[in-house]
Formats: sequence, C-alpha cells, structure tokens
Amino acid sequence: MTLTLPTPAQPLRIGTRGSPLALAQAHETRDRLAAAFDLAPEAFEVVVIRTTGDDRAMIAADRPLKEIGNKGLFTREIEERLASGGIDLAVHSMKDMPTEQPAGLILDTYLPREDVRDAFISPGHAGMHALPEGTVVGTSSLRRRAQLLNRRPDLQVVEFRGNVQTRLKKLEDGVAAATFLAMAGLRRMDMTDIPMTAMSPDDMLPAVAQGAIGIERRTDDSRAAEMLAAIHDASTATQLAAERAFLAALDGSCETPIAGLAELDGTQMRLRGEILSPDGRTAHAGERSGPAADGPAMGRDLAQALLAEAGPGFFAWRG
Ligand SMILES: NCc1[nH]cc(CCC(=O)O)c1CC(=O)O
Repeated sequence: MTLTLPTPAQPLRIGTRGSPLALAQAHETRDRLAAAFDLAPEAFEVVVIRTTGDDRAMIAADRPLKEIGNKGLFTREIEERLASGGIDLAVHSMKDMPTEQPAGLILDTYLPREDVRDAFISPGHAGMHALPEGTVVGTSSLRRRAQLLNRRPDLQVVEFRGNVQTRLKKLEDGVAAATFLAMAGLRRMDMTDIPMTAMSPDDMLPAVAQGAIGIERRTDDSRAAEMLAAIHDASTATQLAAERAFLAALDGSCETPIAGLAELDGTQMRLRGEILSPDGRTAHAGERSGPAADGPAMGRDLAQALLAEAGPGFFAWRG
C-alpha cells in the first residue's frame, strides 16, 4: 500500500473544539504528524467545530454541567462531521470520552500521556490540607468535589465552570480561594507559572484517562490509520485499556464520581480505583497489580469488588 500524503492543496483536516486547551491539543497532534512525515504545517487544516455543549454552557454558565445535557454533548457534532467526511481526524481529551464508540468511527490512537495529576491552584494557600476551616473551593468536577469533601468535610464547594482561563479569572475575583485543574491542561497551554502544586494521587486520584489525548478516525480510512500509527503511544494505550475497562464495568459517566489510574513499571501494572458518593461522605477505594497485559481484566475485577463493597443502590442517584 502506498500512502498518499496530504498537501497544502488537499490538506488533512483535523477537527477540534475551539477552547484554548482543545486548540493546543489539535496543534500538538498536527505538529507530531508533520514531524513524523516531514510535512509543512500547511498540509494540515485545523477545523474548529462548535458543539451543543459549548452553546449551552455559554447560556447556562452557572449551572452544573450535568444539568445541561447528557454525555456526548461536547463531541456529537465533531463525530457527525467526521462520519460524514467533513473532517479526517478528531482530537479529544480521553477523560471526556464515553466508553462506547459510534458505528463507523474508531478511537484507538493516543499521544504520549501528559502529567496525570490534578493541580491545586490557590493564590493564598499551599495545599488542600492547609486550607482554613470553611474555605470556599470552586470546582465543576463531581469527582474533585467528592474527593475534597471526603478528605475535608469542613470546606465549602461552589460550582466553577468555564474554560481554564475563565476559572483562573474567578479565583482572581475572589469567587473562591482555591480550585483544581488537570496538570496536563496547564502544561499543554504552557501555564505552569500560575500558583499551584501538583496533588499526589494518594490525596486525589485522577479521573480515568486524565492527561491522555485520543485521535478518532473513520474505520474505513486507511490513510488516517497509517498516519496515526506513526504517532501512537503504546504505553498510554495499555494504561487506558485498564482504566477504561474499570470505568465501563462501573457503567460510569461524567455524572459519577469515579477515579482510576494505571501505572506501568516495565511489564507490570498497578491499577488504583475509587468510587464516591457525590457528597463525599462515602468512598470505596482499591487496587490491583499484575502483568500489564491483564489490565482490562484487572479493571473489571476491581470494579466488581468496589461495587460489591459499596452495595446495591450506591449509584442509585444516577438518573
Ligand atoms: N473536563 C474538562 C477537561 N478535559 C480534559 C481536561 C484537561 C486535560 C486532560 O486531563 O487531559 C479538562 C480540564 C481540567 O480537568 O482541568
């Protein structure tokens, strides 16, 4: 098979949302492909796609994300455009992607994973444990809210939505004294000079697939498959296979406080997972270790164990 590479006249079209983080991730994808095939940046076109999620989030800026729509809200239009041939690739944060895949599309290429940890961000305080009693912390993440309240039930949590820039502005304006963001996003946007400390996964286990970028293509597009193979990171794929099997076995979505992290040491894997009640009062955590190739089985096994420990009805609040 001979690969017909894209040219400035017939560029490879990369679809993405328009937030600064999404654009940084699309540009990283483009730059890695350009380097792998020695192509000029003009051989690629970055296509910004507005999603229902972006529109609704703008209108209902103070409401929790889970109230304004279900999963796929921020990706549906992008996947439709990909399926209909309007773009050739779609770049996603894997943390935001459901575990099922629309027919005709495949999402199995991952860039090397960034820092998986959460960052604690506060102009005035050194870390989660140093916050005075009653301090107001902003976050839109059900997981971070539940984990924080589990460790620090005395704190107050307020809804904190918007892109990274918006959230930092809210901190500046004093809406909250601290917030959390993914280290990966800050690094990818070159924003590590803000006042922050990386959280140990022992204090705050990250979201499943945090820090991982996935690139989606049409199942029948062999050129895309061949080009993506050149930038794929196998270690990230091994980690995500375990973490996403854990998530899928919990039937989890972004509406459920779930955390999971697989770490590799040579051929061995350590997989940690946690499920929490939204108020943080109850948490069930566990881990598995074994050969990395058994990651998906470890993920399913850990999920079953945590579900059994939590008992029936633990996820009952889910609509
Ligand atoms: N849900 C929003 C989202 N999706 C991916 C990232 C960060 C990048 C990543 O985790 O890969 C963020 C923002 C954040 O959590 O700070």
